[in-house]
Amino acid sequence: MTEFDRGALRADLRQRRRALSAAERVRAGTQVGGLLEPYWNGARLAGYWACDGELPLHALPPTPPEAQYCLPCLLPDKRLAFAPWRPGEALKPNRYGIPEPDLPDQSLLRPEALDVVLVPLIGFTRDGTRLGSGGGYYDRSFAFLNHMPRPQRPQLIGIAYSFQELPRLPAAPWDVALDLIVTEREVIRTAG
Ligand SMILES: Nc1nc2c(c(=O)[nH]1)N(C=O)[C@@H](CNc1ccc(C(=O)N[C@@H](CCC(=O)O)C(=O)O)cc1)CN2
Ligand SMILES: Nc1ncnc2c1ncn2[C@@H]1O[C@H](COP(=O)(O)OP(=O)(O)OP(=O)(O)O)[C@@H](O)[C@H]1O
Repeated sequence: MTEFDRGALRADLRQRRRALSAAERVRAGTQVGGLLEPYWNGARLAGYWACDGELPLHALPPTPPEAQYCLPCLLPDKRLAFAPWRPGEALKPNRYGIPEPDLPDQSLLRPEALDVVLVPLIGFTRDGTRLGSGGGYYDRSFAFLNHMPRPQRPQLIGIAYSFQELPRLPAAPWDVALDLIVTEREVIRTAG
């Protein structure tokens, strides 16, 4: 698949995601929250701030009292760092307009420090291949997993609407496979 095809596919899937009604999005978020229950454990758990029709995380299982909930922050080298965040704490928009915690760099966690990461998807296949936002942020940040046998910490859990499933998606050499995909309908254990 050429870069152009990937771009066109991404644009089409983004458009379809935006076309969902608010009620459909909220229902999907509620269902995904329930399905995540058995997997939402560990000391450091990362979600995302849903934008642009992404599957909302309003119904996540409660974060255990001793655990930290984190949100992704963009670093200048196009990697992600993760900021512990609680409702009410300050946020500022990043270059894409997505809210990020407003924390000094030394308070950010490295991807290696996380136990579970919810990865927002634009498209996916059942074997755990992912089409993301196109910036390569998650791939760059979790590239270390490609040198390790799976299962490995952190566990990468892709979050998507079931309509985002594709019959095939050629893996790019830099793609980092997902361990699990959760949609409003099911939990998919990937081949990886
Ligand atoms: N909620 C959320 N937070 C996230 C991500 C995400 O996908 N969702 N990211 C996941 O990496 C990182 C931000 N990366 C992003 C990369 C590109 C665009 C984006 O909107 N790009 C183009 C459209 C590109 C296209 O359609 O081909 C734009 O600016 O309009 C947004 C976020 C970190 N935080
Ligand atoms: N590990 C890496 N090292 C260097 N560049 C990378 C790496 N991973 C991805 N990239 C670059 O990032 C660009 C975008 O990659 P891709 O189209 O796979 O994004 P994506 O996986 O959809 O996005 P995201 O990871 O942000 O969700 C590619 O052109 C690629 O060159």
